[in-house]
Amino acid sequence: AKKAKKPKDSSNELAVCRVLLADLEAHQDAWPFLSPVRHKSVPGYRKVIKKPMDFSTIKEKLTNNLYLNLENFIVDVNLVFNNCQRFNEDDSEIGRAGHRMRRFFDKRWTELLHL
Ligand SMILES: Cc1ncccc1N[C@@H](C)c1ccc2c(c1)OCCO2
Repeated sequence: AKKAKKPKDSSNELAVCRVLLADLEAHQDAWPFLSPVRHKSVPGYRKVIKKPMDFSTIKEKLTNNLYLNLENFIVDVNLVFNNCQRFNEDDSEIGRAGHRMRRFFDKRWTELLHL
């Protein structure tokens, strides 16, 4: 017989976003992602990265209710990591931090969703 699907409870999705963002900001490898990349101190960044994103901007958007659901929030978090992979060598301080942060995030949100 078909397994009955659990109804989706979207009421606490924004609370989950706040927990996830706090966990990202508290991570020891978060330092390259905490504030917007200042394109004056990073030559070429503005040309290469069309949609900059960072954890403080995500926090601002969360505070201003610009995320309608968890999915929209995850899109912006992944933008942080995809920008990082595009601009930084995998074998670099920032590149490695990005990979570690993405692995942490993927594990954390799947944990929270399977509660
Ligand atoms: C995520 C990212 N990708 C590419 C470049 C930079 C950054 N992060 C900025 C904050 C950053 C991180 C480290 C820095 C720096 C700026 O400016 C020069 C000194 O070291």
